[in-house]
Amino acid sequence: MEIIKLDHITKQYDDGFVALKDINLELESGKFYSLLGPSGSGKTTILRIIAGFTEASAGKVYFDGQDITNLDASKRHINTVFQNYALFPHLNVYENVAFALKLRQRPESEIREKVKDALHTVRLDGYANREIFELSGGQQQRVAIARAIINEPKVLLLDECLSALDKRLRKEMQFELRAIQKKLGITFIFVTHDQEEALAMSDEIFVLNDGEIKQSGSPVDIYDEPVNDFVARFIGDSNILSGRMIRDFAVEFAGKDFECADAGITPGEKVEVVLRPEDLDITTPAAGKLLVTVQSQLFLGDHFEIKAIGQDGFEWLIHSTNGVQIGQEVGIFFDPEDIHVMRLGETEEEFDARLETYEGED
Ligand SMILES: Nc1ncnc2c1ncn2[C@@H]1O[C@H](COP(=O)(O)OP(=O)(O)OP(=O)(O)O)[C@@H](O)[C@H]1O
Repeated sequence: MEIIKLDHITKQYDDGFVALKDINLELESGKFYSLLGPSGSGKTTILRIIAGFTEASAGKVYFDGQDITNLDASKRHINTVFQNYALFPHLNVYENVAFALKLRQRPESEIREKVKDALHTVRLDGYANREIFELSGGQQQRVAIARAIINEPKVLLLDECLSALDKRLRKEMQFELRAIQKKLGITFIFVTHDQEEALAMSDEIFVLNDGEIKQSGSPVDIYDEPVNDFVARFIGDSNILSGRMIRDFAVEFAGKDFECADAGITPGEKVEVVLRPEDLDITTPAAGKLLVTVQSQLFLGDHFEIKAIGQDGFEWLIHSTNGVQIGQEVGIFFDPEDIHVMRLGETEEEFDARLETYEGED
């Protein structure tokens, strides 16, 4: 049973700008979801419509099967952790976390118990009497989460809430957030423009651009099987080449024919082919499937990032654990299943339908 459903949601702001175009989402209970997309793609607008802070222009919002489209934000079992944490600087940790329960005039003993539990969940036992300014960014973030979960919401919305943290702390908080979500067993909807973050944390990702969902799926699906070039480019570095389907399991690009794992596309149809830099191996010219000339090389700690020009002028990006010489002619090798074929302009629905037809044939 889904906990949140967005049914044909459209949002046009007062100035006429259409920020969301026919958004359909079904989110299950107890899962970690990410809304991923570049700045301005509509992520926050979706979150605000779910929270009840922004009204949709058309469409319906359901919570646990109930239509909550017109329900006041304060009556929804949904809480939000904002980007800037929105903590009260003049209140200490305890008072910040207790705030919502005090407002609801819960008995003091219940408040004490729940604050203790919430601080334990975010690993801040013993911090109750600290002032907010005495905390690090990561600790402030955890107070904000404790404050949001004290009401025992069924859904927690997190809006770019790690973006103020430095890289190391951010990684740490990614693990923490995932652990907190598992422990609470509630639905998290996490907004980010950082693809690595979304890939690391989510059960399911919705990739947004221009107010539309361009693809949804597990991190592995999204990474390995992007259905359009926006997703392929946005999720990680890619080599994207123009090509042509020859027949099932055979595709032409870079002036050669290759065996691939894709089927169900009309022979002769123009396609785009995605090859991830980490799926390419550098080898000798004789052993390679394609010949390239090395242009540049950067050492990035755990691998080299190599740029090389193919015989057709295409600039390849290759991740390799071995270094090469600038100007050297090398071969690149890849397996048939590393070739991801995308139909030009194929929509997510068309891709799914093709996949179903194909799977149905097995
Ligand atoms: N009140 C408003 N009036 C008019 N346009 C708005 C309003 N709020 C947001 N927008 C526009 O709607 C689009 C989507 O905004 P939104 O904040 O949802 O994007 P986002 O993906 O969350 O971006 P970011 O990552 O920068 O926060 C943007 O182009 C934005 O300028």
